[in-house]
Amino acid sequence: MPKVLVSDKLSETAVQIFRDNGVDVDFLPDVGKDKEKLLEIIGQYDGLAIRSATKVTEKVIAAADNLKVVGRAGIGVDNVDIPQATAKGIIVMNTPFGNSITTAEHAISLLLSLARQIPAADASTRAGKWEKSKFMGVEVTAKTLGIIGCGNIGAIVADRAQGLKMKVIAFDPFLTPERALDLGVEKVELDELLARADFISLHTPLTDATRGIISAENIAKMKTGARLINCARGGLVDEVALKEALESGKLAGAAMDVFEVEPATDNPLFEAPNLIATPHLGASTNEAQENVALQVAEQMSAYLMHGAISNALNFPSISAEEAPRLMPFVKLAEMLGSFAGQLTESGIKGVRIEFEGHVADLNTKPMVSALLTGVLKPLLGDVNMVSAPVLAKDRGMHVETVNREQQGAYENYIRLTVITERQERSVAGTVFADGKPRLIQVKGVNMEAEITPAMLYITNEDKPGFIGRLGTLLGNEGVNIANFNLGRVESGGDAIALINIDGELSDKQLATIAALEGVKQAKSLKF
Ligand SMILES: NC(=O)C1=CN([C@@H]2O[C@H](COP(=O)(O)OP(=O)(O)OC[C@H]3O[C@@H](n4cnc5c(N)ncnc54)[C@H](O)[C@@H]3O)[C@@H](O)[C@H]2O)C=CC1
Ligand SMILES: O=C(O)CCC(=O)C(=O)O
Repeated sequence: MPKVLVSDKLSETAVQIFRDNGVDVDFLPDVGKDKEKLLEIIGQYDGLAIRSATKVTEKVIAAADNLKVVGRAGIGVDNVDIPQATAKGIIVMNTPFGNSITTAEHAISLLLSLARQIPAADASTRAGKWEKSKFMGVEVTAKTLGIIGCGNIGAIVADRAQGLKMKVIAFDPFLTPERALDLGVEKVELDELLARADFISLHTPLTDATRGIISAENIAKMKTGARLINCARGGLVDEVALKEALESGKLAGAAMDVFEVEPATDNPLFEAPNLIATPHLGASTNEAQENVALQVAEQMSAYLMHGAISNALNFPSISAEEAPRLMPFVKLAEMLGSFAGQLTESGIKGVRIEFEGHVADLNTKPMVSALLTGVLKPLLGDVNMVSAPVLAKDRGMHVETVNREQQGAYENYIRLTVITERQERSVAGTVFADGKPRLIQVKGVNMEAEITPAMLYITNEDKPGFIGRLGTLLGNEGVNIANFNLGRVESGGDAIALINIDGELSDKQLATIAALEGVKQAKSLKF
């Protein structure tokens, strides 16, 4: 039974869902904050369910010997080292919509709180002062809201702000003009947004491109008296520059839900005037927490129990229905890749993958990942289905896929062509009704071979007596033949022998076979 650790404060709904799905679960919501304890116990778990307190660092991943999936009950995954997880074959998934409305509502709450200085007015009134003239506010009607990052949350903020009769402008390089039109927002460049907005609300992920987007330089470009809201990530704002802008009056106010270092207990911003601070409350409503807990537990269980993948940041989706149908083809793809990878001795420039027949109708992305895993493993060793596409891209390998739905001689087949500096070599396979993958073509030569853990691949001259000599030699070497598969282009030309053997060949045995008269190439293959 797979075992999951919940290391942050998730709704206990998640625990029940894991159990209902047959997944064992330890609910230890304080472990995420205890780095040493997490390192000590993470090796026991197949899954890790987190919010933002747990930092899934390179060290944690290195210690996570059994980990298959990290599930973020929320949106931002900047607390997970995704490249390291990917390299180790760990799926990282999030719940991209479960807390969007709640977070957008928090941004709007902060916007109105800033406009009317509600937290400060509340504290003053309860302190017995009646400072009516001190808390003169601003109307938001007809004011301009600048949204930086107009994705799920930004779009909801835009909608709610329009309900408040604000004019909404947005900076988001990935926002299409059609979507902007749909949302009723004006798409502008960053400098224009900074210059025009009365309120600015941040809704981008934290990436290299967005880190420090609210810098001293960009604050200088804002309207004097503008107000800033950050319900996205602390790293987006230069906190020292913001403090100075609040002190100088350049900005009339700022509301921060998120901070560069969290938990933020003594942030310098706390001394700045006109600052509203909340402790990363954006997603903190019962509704949002139920949504994300339920979703993350369902998604992680579906992966651990059935291989179904949804909302993964480092792997294509596979639904629970298609997972069993895909598996034999994923297996075939990995074997074809491995077969070709073991036979390739020079640098691979690219691969062409042809899917023909029924298989072309299926979700072929996981097959591509499996195939690349097979190709790269003999060359790189530490490769898995999650990391293979990234490694192929990093190495400048061109990956071309062709899907043809019409059937040929086989109901379905996959053909892989490996393109190197010197040549193109192809290998094709199919899955028969028994669910077992078979090789059906090697370098244009037709044959029908099962793929077993140990195989001997031989190219030879098609001459009488060769098979007898080879059989005798293998017998003399004590190598038991489980199956002998032969194919040739034409009589007397080049031939291929693919021999399923029991046990592996030693280097000495392989050298003896390679020296046999008529052998052009001999390779020991392992699957
Ligand atoms: N305070 C809180 O509790 C919460 C905070 N968040 C944060 O909010 C962020 C946004 O969430 P969603 O809207 O769901 O994400 P999303 O992915 O739907 O939207 C992000 C938008 O930012 C845009 N973007 C990316 N790079 C950009 C750049 N350099 N400049 C301008 N725009 C850029 C993207 O095109 C996208 O439209 C999350 O990444 C997360 O960090 C999310 C939930 C709760
Ligand atoms: O889990 C939380 O409270 C924070 C949510 C968040 O920041 C996110 O979903 O990106």
